[in-house]
Amino acid sequence: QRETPKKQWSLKDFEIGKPLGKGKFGRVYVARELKSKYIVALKLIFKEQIEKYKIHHQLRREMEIQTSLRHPNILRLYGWFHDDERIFLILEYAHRGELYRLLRKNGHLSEKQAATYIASLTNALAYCHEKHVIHRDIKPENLLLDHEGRLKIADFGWSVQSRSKRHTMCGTLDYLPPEMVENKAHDYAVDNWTLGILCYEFLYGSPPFEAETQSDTFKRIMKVDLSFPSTPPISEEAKNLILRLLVRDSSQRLSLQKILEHPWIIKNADPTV
Ligand SMILES: COc1ccc(C(=O)Nc2ccccc2)cc1NC(=O)CCSCc1cnc2[nH]ccc2c1
Repeated sequence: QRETPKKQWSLKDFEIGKPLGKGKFGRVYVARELKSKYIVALKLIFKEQIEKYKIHHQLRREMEIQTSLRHPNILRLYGWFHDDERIFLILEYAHRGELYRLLRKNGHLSEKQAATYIASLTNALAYCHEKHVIHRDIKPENLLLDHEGRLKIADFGWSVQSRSKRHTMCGTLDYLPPEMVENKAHDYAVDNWTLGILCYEFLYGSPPFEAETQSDTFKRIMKVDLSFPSTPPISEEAKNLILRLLVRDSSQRLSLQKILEHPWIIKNADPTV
């Protein structure tokens, strides 16, 4: 259902502010919508890049996916417009920035903070899976925090509507499960594995299979070569959840529903954010 009639936006509706970063396809700026004074993020994508990489269909499908996703832990795409050479995405602005910076600043997160973020991510992923969307590229850089510190899954540059099993690679290896690093067919359970990786990284400050070289990371992932350092001290329940997610056989990974019912989540996650 559409609350308001589809507004045709244009650049003159916005005052452009500081740059927020450079992506592969363009730049992102803070911007203020002049009438409402509402702060948004404006992402510029150059049309010649879209032509060059032949991803019109991907971008179109992306926009269809995005505008249909409405969840408190998923960054909103409010709309888009274009001029002769650029496409502009009007995105939600997350005032507290990348979760990645918080993690690097604090070294690692408390069990309550980590459990709260894992619960938010699990809720957002359950919502995506209902919409037949696998995110597949969930890593701290793609997680943002809004003005209340609420987690937002931000980057959908590679999300796909899962009609068939997917075979394409993406991003750093650290977050990929065995079936993806082996370039085998994979499905929704990719995201369950990634939740295990993120849970470990939130609690220890670095991902579990980190290694000097990509090939060493590859070997550690394939062996599920997992160990828990003695510091910082982590509860047995937290380790239990990680062990139930970082399972080679994707059908044996804890389901999203079971994650939300796990004792560590029940005990530590703050249900209000
Ligand atoms: C829903 O989100 C997105 C939807 C679509 C696309 C996209 O580019 N799709 C694409 C492009 C070309 C070809 C195919 C597909 C990207 C995003 N999201 C981001 O780009 C990251 C946050 S940018 C905003 C933002 C907000 N709040 C912040 N606070 C601090 C930094 C920051 C940065």
